[in-house]
Amino acid sequence: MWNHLSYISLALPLFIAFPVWYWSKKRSKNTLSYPPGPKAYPLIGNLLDFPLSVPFWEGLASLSKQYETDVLRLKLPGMEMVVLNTSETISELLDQRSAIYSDKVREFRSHISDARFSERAMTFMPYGPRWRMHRKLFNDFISASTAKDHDVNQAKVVSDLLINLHREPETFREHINLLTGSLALSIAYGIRADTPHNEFILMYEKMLKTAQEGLVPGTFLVDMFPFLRHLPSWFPGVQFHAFANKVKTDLHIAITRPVEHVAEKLKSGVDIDPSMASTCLENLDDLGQKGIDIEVIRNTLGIVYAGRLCFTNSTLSSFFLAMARSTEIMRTAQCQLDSVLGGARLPDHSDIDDLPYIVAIVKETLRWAPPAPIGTTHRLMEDDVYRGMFIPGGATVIENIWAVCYDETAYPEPHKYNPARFLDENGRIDSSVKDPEARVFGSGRRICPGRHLALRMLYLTIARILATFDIFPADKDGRPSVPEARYNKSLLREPMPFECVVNPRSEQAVKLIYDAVAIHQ
Ligand code: HEM
Repeated sequence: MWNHLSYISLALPLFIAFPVWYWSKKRSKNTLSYPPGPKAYPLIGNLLDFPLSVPFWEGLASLSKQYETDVLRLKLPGMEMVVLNTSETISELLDQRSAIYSDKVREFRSHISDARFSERAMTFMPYGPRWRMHRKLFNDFISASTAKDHDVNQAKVVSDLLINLHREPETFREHINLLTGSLALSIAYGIRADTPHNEFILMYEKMLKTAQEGLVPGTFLVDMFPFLRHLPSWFPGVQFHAFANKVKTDLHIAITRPVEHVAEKLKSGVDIDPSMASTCLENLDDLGQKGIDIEVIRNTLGIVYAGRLCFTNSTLSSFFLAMARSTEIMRTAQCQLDSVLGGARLPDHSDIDDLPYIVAIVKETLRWAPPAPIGTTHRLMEDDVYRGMFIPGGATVIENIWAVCYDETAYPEPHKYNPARFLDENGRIDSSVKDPEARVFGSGRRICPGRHLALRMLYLTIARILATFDIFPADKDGRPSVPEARYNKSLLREPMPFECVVNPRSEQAVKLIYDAVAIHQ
């Protein structure tokens, strides 16, 4: 029988234990040391250690090596920064402790925070109910289980790509841009764009081009000295205000106009292709009851365009670059394609299990050229202790995806493009090799929700290009001029312009290309 004394005897230890536990935790945090890193100076912190001459992620990886740590600490004026350099640390913190590592750093790139991207673009949104609403709406249309729903759209845009490559092979990068742009527009708005001059493509491109320019670390002084944001816009070094205003206006137009376009079509009763926009607009009342308003809809559809541009484009461009640098790898892939398809048809999603070399090419391209080398920075929501190191709440947490992809213990000779590293002696995918797909799409609760769609798109596009085209280095004075693997330094990393020759493999290949287009007419 429970009486007062029993309750007191149970509660007393808790009364004593809780403060003791709390204070010991607090004290131990105070006495714990921060992760290793270069000495920070008053006012400027580690500003002088900041790697600007080499790509940012490579500089961070070298600093980590220098300080013999996979968790590196850097201090900037007003900012604590922690860099995670191995798959293990990223997994232990961003995946396993995702409840406190899922917020985003809104101030990291000042033009982005000034343009109020964090209210519109899911990627930069604070962790919380509003972000969850966007993510849920996105997942209703694009997720592991729904990615297949877009296969027909994908096959159509890939057919257009093959025709464009046949007609104007030199401008292959414009065709890639159109491929991913028109896929995004068709999924989000049911809009078919068969030219790069499509008004909606132009609108989005304009906005993203400007936003991307500001993503090169060091572009704006204010990123290093956050106090500059409070100075008037005429003050030297504060030009980012004007830049941000431009991005903000372009962003508003890009996400609003296509939704208005679909709404007008629905209202006038014209037949339109079903899309995320049409489904949402037709179910506005139901969505409204779940708190999903027109702003959430516009933002979520807009991120479909932005996500594909930033990353899938880069990977496909890197694929062309890699093929132009290695005819042998291209021929090995084509041999496998020919043995499965006999040159009689184009490869499909359903062939993927029989095409491990294509799967390996997708993995190696993502590893060799990770399009988002430091992902998008996370923000730690409360103090944390990891392997005896203290990480303060509010810290900016960087997942150095590039360092993981270039870890020579996992990937010997990491600078070499070598899809065979993912295959076993029977030519099947070797599950003992670390899969870069597990890291290049980010981590934890903020992991890329477009990854399933992106991977299906990459498999199909790469398989169909290799089945129908040869990609060779450009010819300079009668000699092959192998393109250098040169990349921009932007946080959305892509190859610098390069030339290559794109030729149809045979008459039969050309026939397959045009037959496929006829199917989608
Ligand atoms: C090769 C292709 C792609 C790569 C490498 C990639 C990579 C990434 C990375 C690294 C992040 C940040 C994750 C983190 O914070 O830890 C991300 C976020 C995101 N990606 Fe992708 N992505 C790709 C394609 C796409 C596509 C095709 C879409 C849209 C259809 C998309 C939509 C998004 C969205 C909406 C987020 C924000 C998620 C959130 O904050 O909750 N991505 N992606």
